[in-house]
Amino acid sequence: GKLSINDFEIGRPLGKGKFGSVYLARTKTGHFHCAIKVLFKSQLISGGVEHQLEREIEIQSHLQHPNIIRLYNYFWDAKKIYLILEYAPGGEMYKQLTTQKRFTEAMAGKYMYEIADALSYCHRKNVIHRDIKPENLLIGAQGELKIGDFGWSVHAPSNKRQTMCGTMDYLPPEMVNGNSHSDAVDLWAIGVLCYEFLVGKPPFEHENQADTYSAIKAGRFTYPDFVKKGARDLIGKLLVVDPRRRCSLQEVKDHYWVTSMLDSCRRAAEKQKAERAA
Ligand SMILES: COc1cccc(-c2nc(Nc3cc(C)[nH]n3)cc3ccccc23)c1
Repeated sequence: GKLSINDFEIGRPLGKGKFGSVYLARTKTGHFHCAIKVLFKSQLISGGVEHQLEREIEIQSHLQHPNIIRLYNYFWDAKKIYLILEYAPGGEMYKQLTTQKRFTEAMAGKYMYEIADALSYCHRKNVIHRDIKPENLLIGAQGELKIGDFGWSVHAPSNKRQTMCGTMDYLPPEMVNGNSHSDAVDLWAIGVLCYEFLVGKPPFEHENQADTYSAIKAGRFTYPDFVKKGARDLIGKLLVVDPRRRCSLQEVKDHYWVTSMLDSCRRAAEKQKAERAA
């Protein structure tokens, strides 16, 4: 029969998003864990984002990938809309990054492989995310990256102007210039993401917006000394002003630095498993 909130036991609140809260929950039958995002219709309407939510639901409910949070189902009552989402116990990526200041090369490289795999799956379905940043990423039970929020995704190509309420550090030159954009915006964003994973702050961050904008449009940024050659090579192939010249997601997955970091993560996991078994 029709799914309703009464089919779930609501647990602790996990946190607040922009338009509502997220709760840990489980089904009454089978105790299946999930995360329920509760959105207030009134806030969506006053925020003028109800169509964006419809698009988010339409897109995320059709995506099934190990590095993308599943949207299992949704329903509503008089005042609220409930999204039944996959639960990622590791919590938010940006909290991890804030706590650790910056990630090791091995972690950053593994996360780059995972997000490139998730985005190539999205791009094959003609979905561009458009809002890749640590705040929209979660961490799964095995420490894997999960894209958690499709609030800004659209079907490519698009020239939708959006009112940025979040950071603009991840915006590519073509969006700063208001040109129409393609799935290459996600390539730029994972270049920014890789830099932020390794350095602890994004490459174009400046005191004032004007400096950030001009740095983005010029693709002007520098590396701290500790960023090594392999990572610089990958970032340098993604943070390219001309969207047509950015390397592809497949080239990210095949990049020598990513594959070597992935191998070192796998070896470390094997070693841990062997020690636990010992
Ligand atoms: C603002 O802080 C927020 C907001 C929303 C969720 C969390 C949060 N989420 C999840 N997992 C999730 C969330 C979703 C949609 N699926 N799996 C786990 C956590 C663990 C510790 C703290 C916080 C957590 C935080």
